[in-house]
Amino acid sequence: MATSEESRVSRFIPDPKTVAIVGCPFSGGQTKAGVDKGPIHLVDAGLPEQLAHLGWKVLFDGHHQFEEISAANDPPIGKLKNPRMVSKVCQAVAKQVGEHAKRGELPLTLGGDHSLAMGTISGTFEKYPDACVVWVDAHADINTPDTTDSGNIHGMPVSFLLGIGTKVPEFAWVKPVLKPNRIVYIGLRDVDAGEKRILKENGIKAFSMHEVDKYGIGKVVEMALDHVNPNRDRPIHLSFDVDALDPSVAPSTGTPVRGGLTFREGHYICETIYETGCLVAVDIMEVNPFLSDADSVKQTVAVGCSLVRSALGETLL
Ligand SMILES: NC(=[NH2+])NCCC[C@H](N)C(=O)O
Ligand SMILES: [Mn+2]
Ligand SMILES: [Mn+2]
Repeated sequence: MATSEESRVSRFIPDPKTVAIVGCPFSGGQTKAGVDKGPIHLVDAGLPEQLAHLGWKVLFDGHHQFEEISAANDPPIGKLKNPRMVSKVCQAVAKQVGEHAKRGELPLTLGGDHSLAMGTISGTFEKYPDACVVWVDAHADINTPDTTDSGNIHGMPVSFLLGIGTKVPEFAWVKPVLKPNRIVYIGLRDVDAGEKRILKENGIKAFSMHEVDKYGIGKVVEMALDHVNPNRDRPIHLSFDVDALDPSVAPSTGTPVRGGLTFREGHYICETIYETGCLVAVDIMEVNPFLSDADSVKQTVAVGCSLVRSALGETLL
């Protein structure tokens, strides 16, 4: 059925298909302890072996070391919390993701909080300036330093990547690589007033849970891809915040919001993006094993692993 071209994992990833795991034990983009332990749990649950089992060559040489970057001497800039630390960590992540991408590997970044996407997406766009982003999340993470209430930078990475809002010199390395028509959201249901304004003003396409209910996930993913990738020829960066899933599915996360994606809806998104053959990078973010009981942690980590497997080609049949 499939020609050799179609059966390739991705027209952008050469054989042997190689995934490079970038473990990012980092929590500085928000204030709850534990999200820095997410990547360790995902790896300990056997994610590298699971991906090898799917036929991937798996590169993983330990989690990112951030110890040279300290939280000391990092007072807020305006409302931004831990600004220097977040900036330095994301810059390091951008470099690593960029290097993997340039070698033709598929970087899989395990968070850690979602501020890291400032780094991962910057890295992806170094190799693929024509890429698009599918952002799966309960939140838009598009606050600017001007609109943020919390000051948590995990609620802001998209605005930095778009180059909107007051410029913060510490983040000068972040280039406005992302155009408003190259990002699409799925799963939104907790969007701040300032963020709603930004989405409107910039004409950014978003499929909230309302649209998922109305059209069904199949149609929503199709419309989302038609928007950012109409000819299915652009590289796709998938940034998946596990809080997009309903808290009954992924309870161990820092900012859960009820009314989220079902287990299958989350996996369907990943499976469909894989099927495009355009996937070049994946983030799985905001798994926090310190939140909720041991069973919930196990469940959340297992869901994180299975989302990644779906994005990297696991099928039901
Ligand atoms: N990556 C996340 N979980 N982000 C939650 C952001 C929540 C809120 N909008 C804020 O800016 O603080
Ligand atoms: Mn979120
Ligand atoms: Mn997020």
